[in-house]
Amino acid sequence: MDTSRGNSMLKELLGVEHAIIQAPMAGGVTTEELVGAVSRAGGLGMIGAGGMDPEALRKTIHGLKRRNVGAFGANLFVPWGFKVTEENIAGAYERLRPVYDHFGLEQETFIPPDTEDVKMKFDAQLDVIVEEEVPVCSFIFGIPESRHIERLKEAGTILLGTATTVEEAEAVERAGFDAVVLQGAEAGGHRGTFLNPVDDSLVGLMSLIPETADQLSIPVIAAGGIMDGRGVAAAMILGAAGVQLGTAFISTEESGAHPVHKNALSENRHTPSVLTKVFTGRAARAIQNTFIRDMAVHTKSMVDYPVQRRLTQPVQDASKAAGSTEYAMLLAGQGKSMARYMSAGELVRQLVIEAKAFGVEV
Ligand SMILES: Cc1cc2nc3c(=O)[nH]c(=O)nc-3n(C[C@H](O)[C@H](O)[C@H](O)COP(=O)(O)O)c2cc1C
Repeated sequence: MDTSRGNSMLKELLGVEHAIIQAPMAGGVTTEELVGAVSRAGGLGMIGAGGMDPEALRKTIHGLKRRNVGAFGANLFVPWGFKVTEENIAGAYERLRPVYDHFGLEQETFIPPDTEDVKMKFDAQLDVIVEEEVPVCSFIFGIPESRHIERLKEAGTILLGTATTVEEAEAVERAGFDAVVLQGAEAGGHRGTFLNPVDDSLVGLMSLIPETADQLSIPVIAAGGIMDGRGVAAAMILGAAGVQLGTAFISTEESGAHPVHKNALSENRHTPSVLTKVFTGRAARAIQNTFIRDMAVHTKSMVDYPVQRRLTQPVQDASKAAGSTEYAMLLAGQGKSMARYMSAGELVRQLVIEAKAFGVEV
């Protein structure tokens, strides 16, 4: 599909002036203020609802409706299978003991959650999306069951999938989605990979966009390393119908990211962002630090997501509270050092103007 036709089609689908999507970022980054500011500026603000409890999600949606921000969306995590036992947790705690001791933290006892808990939460989140008539819903970590897709379509929700390879993008299209977010290897945060091994999914946007756009008839949205109008224009020239930016919005005024996270983006310019499983048990791109380096030897014995996340959370919080980047999960894409510190609405407006300088309408 040619870029300008794809762009018009996507804008119409999403009900926005510009096909600029603020990536959903779970863990409190995508506040109501951030989502509202992006949508009001003509982009699409997305609630990172994956980890949210359903009533908190409903409250955020009500807040956005009250603010009358226009189109917005929410993002959910497709349930995945995992098994974690109390023994696994004990082993993981043993490996984490030196860092817990370093921060003077106590290790708590708890019953590990299982796949059923994750499924029940997902169902309850979906109920909220349908009941509240959220205009756009995106998914990461796979494709929901067809009954869920049908239910959302009946409710008139626009559906976005996430893919990291051409094969995954084709599966998203076959499942009936309206558009697909292509997550390049550059992307910050967790890999959305669900069909291929993560190592095989590390394709840069330079080739992933055109090779996918050539195969699909639904619009493709490029995500990964896009920080300014140069990146927006390049993605659109390669065949993207729109863009989704995460890291670029972390440093905005309205983002809920901790100041340690915001500052780390541009402070340590020569520190790379790397793929690691040590924080959550699932591969994610984050800024390199002591915790990633020290825990790397345990990667193979890491407990599954989301339990590893729960086990490392107190360490991450303590690191941030101490003003240190060294034990915190600082999710960020490869373009992090180009982060700008401004309001989210201003960032959307800048991206539009900068892309236009290359003759590209977004
Ligand atoms: C802090 C952070 C949290 C993220 N959380 C989510 C999430 O909850 N759901 C999701 O679909 N993608 C999430 N992502 C990935 C983004 O959707 C997107 O693929 C990525 O940000 C694009 O790369 P960039 O960060 O270089 O712009 C997250 C990314 C970051 C940086």
